[in-house]
Amino acid sequence: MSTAAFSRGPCATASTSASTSPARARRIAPRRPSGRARGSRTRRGASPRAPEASAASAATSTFSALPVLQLPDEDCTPEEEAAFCVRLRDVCHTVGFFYVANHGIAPKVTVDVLEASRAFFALPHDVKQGIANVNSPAFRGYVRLGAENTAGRPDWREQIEMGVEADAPGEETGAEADAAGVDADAAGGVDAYTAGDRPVYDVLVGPNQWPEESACPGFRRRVTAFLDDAASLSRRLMELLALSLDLPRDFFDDDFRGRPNVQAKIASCPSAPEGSPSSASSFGVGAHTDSGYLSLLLQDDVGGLQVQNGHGEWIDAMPIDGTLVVNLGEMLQLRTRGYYLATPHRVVSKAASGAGSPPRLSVPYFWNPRLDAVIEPMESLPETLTWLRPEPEDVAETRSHGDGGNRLIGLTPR
Ligand SMILES: O=C(O)CCC(=O)C(=O)O
Ligand SMILES: [Fe+2]
Repeated sequence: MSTAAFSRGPCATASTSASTSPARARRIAPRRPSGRARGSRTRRGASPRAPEASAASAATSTFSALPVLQLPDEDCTPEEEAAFCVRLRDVCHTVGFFYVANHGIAPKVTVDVLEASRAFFALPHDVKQGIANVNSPAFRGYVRLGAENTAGRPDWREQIEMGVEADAPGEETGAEADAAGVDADAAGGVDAYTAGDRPVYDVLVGPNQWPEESACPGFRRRVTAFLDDAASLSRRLMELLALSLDLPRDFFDDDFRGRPNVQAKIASCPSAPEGSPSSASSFGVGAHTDSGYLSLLLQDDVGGLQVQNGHGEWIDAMPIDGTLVVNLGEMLQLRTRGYYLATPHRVVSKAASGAGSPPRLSVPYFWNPRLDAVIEPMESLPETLTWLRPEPEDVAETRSHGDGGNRLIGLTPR
């Protein structure tokens, strides 16, 4: 399996995209098969999306700016929480993307993680390569510039990939091993996804790679502080998302069982050099939808993120001080029978602004179901939910991936 370069192909699968959740390459059963079976390799973290090919975006409202949602305080009244959920429902049904303010992550934590990241990317190439993700079975660590691609074009960013800090499977002992062990059959498993007596996706469990403390002082501590806070925020948002759908607060708990598949990265998008494949299309990250449940994004003040509305227009999502950007992924779109949207987005590199402009730093954080979850559409939605667009007749319509197309690279002959 190559870990050096992942590609977001021209189309992707329904199940889980190999992107944010490559391991959870289980098939999500639609009510009726769509017959749109096809697929290609997807890079971890996202599903490729041709702008005009997006069924979901065609049904999305024609927003011209992302809404800003003010999270109520933790100790808010039930009425305040309910009012927030009404707004959250509307935004997730029509846009699928928003800024969240009052998110509870202290400004110092966000400033610290960006500062630490800037220091890391300024290190000599050889030092960064010292934690190259090609040396991590769990794909953690540094990914050099241009190694990842979308639809065959290099994404013009270098990045560090991170996840939940854990021992690699087989290296735990006793109760830890019991907890990590997954019975694929009991989980409705698929033989093709087992390697020996463990499911293949177990390779994604493992330790992060960190630079030596002396090379990048405070990096691990500051990044970990942000990741911990992002996890708390994600847990709260999942509860609010459940409430917003008129479901019990803990409705999605079983999809996680306390073992979220977190995939986080710190990305640095420099200006693409003149004449490079990326500068031709001016992209830092090609158009795609995220594959999991929930994505949080911290960005510095450079900008470049764009979100596609229902008219196919690209709307700038410039950073707003004190906020994070939140969007939903395909697994949640599928789970909610297409009621909530996984909206296409991209990052445009600042090539147009000329050489010498600073690299753009961002910290995308993906909160996805446990690796052994099989994500299926809800049988039905609460009757209190109304559709502001035609309800998909076939849940498969909410899928941007074809059957089986997001399997781990190497498992499926292409
Ligand atoms: O860096 C960003 O602003 C967004 C990146 C992104 O969309 C992704 O990694 O899925
Ligand atoms: Fe994304």
